[in-house]
Amino acid sequence: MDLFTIVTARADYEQGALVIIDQTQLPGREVYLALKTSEEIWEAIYLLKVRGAPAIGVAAAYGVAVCMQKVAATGFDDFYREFSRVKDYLASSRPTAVNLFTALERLNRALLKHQGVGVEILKQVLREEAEAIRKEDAEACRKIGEHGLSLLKPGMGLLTHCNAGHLAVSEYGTALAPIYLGQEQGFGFSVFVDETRPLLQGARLTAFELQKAGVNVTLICDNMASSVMKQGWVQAVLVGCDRVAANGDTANKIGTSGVAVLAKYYGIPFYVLGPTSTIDMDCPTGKEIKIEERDPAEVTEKWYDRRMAPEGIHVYNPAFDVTPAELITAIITEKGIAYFPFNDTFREWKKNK
Ligand SMILES: CSC[C@H]1O[C@H](OP(=O)(O)O)[C@H](O)[C@@H]1O
Repeated sequence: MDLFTIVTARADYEQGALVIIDQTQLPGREVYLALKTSEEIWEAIYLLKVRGAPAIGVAAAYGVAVCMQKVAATGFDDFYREFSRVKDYLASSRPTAVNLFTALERLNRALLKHQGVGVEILKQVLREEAEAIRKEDAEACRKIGEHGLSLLKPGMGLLTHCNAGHLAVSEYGTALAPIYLGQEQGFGFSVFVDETRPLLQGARLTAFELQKAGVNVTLICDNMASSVMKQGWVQAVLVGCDRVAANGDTANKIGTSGVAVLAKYYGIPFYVLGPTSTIDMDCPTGKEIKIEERDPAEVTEKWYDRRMAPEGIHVYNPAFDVTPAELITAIITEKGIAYFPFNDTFREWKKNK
C-alpha cells in the first residue's frame, strides 16, 4: 500500500463510524477500525490507536460528528446538551495536544451560531465543520513542507524524534513534510530516526513511513543521537509539536528537549514544525502546558514477553517534555517561518487567522 493512500481518520456516516488505521498495529499489520461509540473513540485516542496532535483533533471532530448523527433530539437544547457531553468526554482523553481542544471548540462555536435551526441542520453543521478541520489541516501540512524545505539543502543529513509524519496528521505530516517534498524533488536526504521510547513511534511509525516513501532512513536508539551528531552526520533536526506556548516554548514527545540540547551543543539547527492551530496563545509559556503522564507498564513491560524491571519499581512516564524557546532555531508553520523571540510573529499569525 502506498504511504499516502493510508487514511489516518475519516468519517463514514453510512455505517455511523469514525474509521481509523490502528497505529498500535503498525508496522506489522495495516488494520482499520470502525469506531461507533464515544467510548470506543475515547479509548482509541487514549491508547494512541490514532495519535499526533492534528490527527487527534481531526479524529475527535469526526468522532463527535459521527456520534451526533445518531441522536434523536427534539430541539437545539437537548441536541446541544448531548453534544456537550460527548465533546467534554472526548476532551478528557489526552491533555497535552492542543488540537484536540481547538477542534472540539470549533464544533461548539459552529453549533452556537445555528441555534435557530432544526436538528438535521445541526447534524449537517457538525459534518461540514469536521470536514473543514480536516481540509485545513491537509492544506497546512503541504505549506509547512514548502516552508520547511526552503531551509534545507540537497544531500543533508537530518534527525527526527517520534512521529510527525503522515500518520500524525490528516495528510503528509509536519516534521516529515519537507522530507517528503524533498524526496519528490530529488533532494536525497539521509534521515536518522530516534526510536522514541517508550511507545516507539519513531521505530514503528516514522521508520515505516520513510521506508515506504523510499527515503534513505536509519533507525537509532534514543541514546545514540549524540554520537550521530558528533560524527557530523546531521545538519538539521526536524520535530513536530503538540502545543506551542505564546513565547515559543514547545511541548513535544518526551526526549525532544534532550535532542534540542544536543543540537545546541553541536551547533545544529533545531526546527519545530506544525500548523498554527498548535500554537496556544492562551498559554504564556511552557510552564503552563499540562504534560500527560501515562501507564508505568509502558516503560516496564510494553514490548517484552517478561518484565524488564523489578516488580513495584517506581516509574516516571511523562509522554511529553517542553523545549525552551531559546533552544529552537525556527518554528515553521503553514504561514511561514518564525525566529526567536516568537511572540510577535505568533500574534500576527493568530490575528490574521
Ligand atoms: C504532528 S504532531 C506529532 C506529535 O504527536 C506525538 O505525540 P503522540 O504520538 O503521543 O500523539 C509526538 O509528540 C509528535 O511530535
